[in-house]
Amino acid sequence: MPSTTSSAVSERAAYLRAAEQLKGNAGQWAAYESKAHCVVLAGPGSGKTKTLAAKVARMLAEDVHEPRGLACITYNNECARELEDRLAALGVEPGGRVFIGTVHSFSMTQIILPYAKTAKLGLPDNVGVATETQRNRALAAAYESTIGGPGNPDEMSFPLSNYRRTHIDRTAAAWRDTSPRMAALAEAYEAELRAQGVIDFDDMPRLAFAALKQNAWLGQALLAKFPILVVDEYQDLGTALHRMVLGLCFKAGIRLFAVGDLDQSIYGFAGAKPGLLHKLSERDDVETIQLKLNYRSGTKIVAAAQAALGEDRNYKAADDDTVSDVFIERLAGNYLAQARALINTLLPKALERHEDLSYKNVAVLYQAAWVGDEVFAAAAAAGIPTVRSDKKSLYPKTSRLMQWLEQCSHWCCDGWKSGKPRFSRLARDGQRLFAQALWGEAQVLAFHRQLLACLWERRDGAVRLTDWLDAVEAAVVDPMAAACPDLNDEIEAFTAFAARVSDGGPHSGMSLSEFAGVGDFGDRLTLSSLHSSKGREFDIVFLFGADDQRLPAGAENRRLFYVGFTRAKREIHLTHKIGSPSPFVKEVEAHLAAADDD
Ligand SMILES: Nc1ncnc2c1ncn2[C@@H]1O[C@H](COP(=O)(O)OP(=O)(O)OP(=O)(O)O)[C@@H](O)[C@H]1O
Repeated sequence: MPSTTSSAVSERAAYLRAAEQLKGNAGQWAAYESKAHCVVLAGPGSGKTKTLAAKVARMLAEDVHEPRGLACITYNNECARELEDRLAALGVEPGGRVFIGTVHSFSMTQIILPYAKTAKLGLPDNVGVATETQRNRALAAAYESTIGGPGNPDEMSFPLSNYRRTHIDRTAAAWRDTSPRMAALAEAYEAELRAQGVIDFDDMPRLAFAALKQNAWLGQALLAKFPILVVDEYQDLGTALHRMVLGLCFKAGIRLFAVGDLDQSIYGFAGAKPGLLHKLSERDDVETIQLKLNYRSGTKIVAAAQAALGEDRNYKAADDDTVSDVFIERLAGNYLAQARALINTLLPKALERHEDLSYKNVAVLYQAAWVGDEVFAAAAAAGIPTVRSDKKSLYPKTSRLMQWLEQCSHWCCDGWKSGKPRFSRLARDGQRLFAQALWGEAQVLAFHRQLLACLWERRDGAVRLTDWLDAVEAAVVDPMAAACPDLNDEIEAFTAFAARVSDGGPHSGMSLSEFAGVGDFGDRLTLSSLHSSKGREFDIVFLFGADDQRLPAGAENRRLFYVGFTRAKREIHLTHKIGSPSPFVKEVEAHLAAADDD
């Protein structure tokens, strides 16, 4: 059909145009031209994600032919959304041929749900994802039956999760030998979950790995569907994915394209090991490419970031002329007093220096959500709108359901006019989200109609959020929920959020435009934990509370500090209580003093 041909041509043109930008950078170009297993190891702002997006579009157009496709695994649902947006700009839409999502969702949707029975995983029929309530109940029962006595089962939650993530292979002696007590607790906990017909997040990659290990044909089945596997943020994806990659790519024959940065590995506590990426890059059958230019930050920030890292990686700013600055701010008093100084003095001064910037270009990053509470209080007192990305955010930012609802809210607040987002995208994303409930053409059509009718009626940012949520819940979420057990925990999070914004809840009175962050709410200061700032960029960054209490010496703390530091394009401010800077702040200060002397 002529329309298909012309759209194929424009898609081709889009990625070829993107490729033009990579030509000036030899490393990016080499990655774009790679023909076999390829690993890109590169620092912050070096264009890893940009290169990956262009390469994905090219491989789909040139290397893989329909109906085969490509799977792209990223760190979390926010990263997946970012990648989807970048790919959409290159004419690539996720769907049947293209998987984009987390390790968990890859494990669940591509391995566990379709193959649980044939791979003999011993799971209940219609297995669902455990909600927090189910997890807590299972842990309490398992604790009682294995450890018993006085004590708090909640305290075992983290070590249990860590043990299960570290010991992926249950057939290895280490599973039981390392800690017989933890192995017994884990097995009892999992049995309790199974009795409720559910698995939890730690189960997903482990079960997928077990399925692949026990069934060689499964690797071949995945190869038939996805001859290429793309991995973003490899350093943070943990042992289970690494073991899956070894099997799928180096045994079953799937081609690998992975990007990552050892220095930005900040999920050691969750089982990630930067060494795995290093090992991968040292293989003879893998082409390893390094990128040295930083397109995000100015020269002064790039140089100081390497001092923050304690290593000279020979990174340079792509544009030598970009003016940037590094400030060390000594503040008095407790965190609330320090936050007031930041909000009332440092922030206005910084914005005065850059007339083209406003709150939306600025982020305040901190190590713990309770520190963020103090910044939030100071900003609220000053009447500055904020958006939070940490454990205290209004709803889990990584929830796919909540992200989709956010998109729907954008459509209702003028998006329907501007095409940002387009309804077709909402419909397609909703279809993927509720895939388990939508298995026939008639159902898909009915879902699209129902969604359009519900949103069309409510195209008004002034609508009360609670009324909008009630309507969307009744028209769309509720009818789908029962048939989508893999959304159990997301629906629990949605219900909790709806209660918070309902009449009498702590956030009652919110409007739809406030939820969507548009109109009067479009210019908000970002408050984020250092962990959640990963992959993002802001013109001005305040790294708040960089003191020896919150960021003491240690390799993982250093990398966390480095990740926060490298989010900044034009100004980075390191704030700490007078007299107690973090050791990393002292190193940056020494670097700045030495640079001044030169
Ligand atoms: N070749 C290039 N030409 C122009 N701009 C580029 C180029 N490569 C990257 N950029 C820009 O640099 C910025 C950082 O790119 P990107 O987000 O892909 O980096 P990254 O390596 O994934 O960063 P991080 O690891 O810190 O998340 C983006 O604004 C991107 O558009």
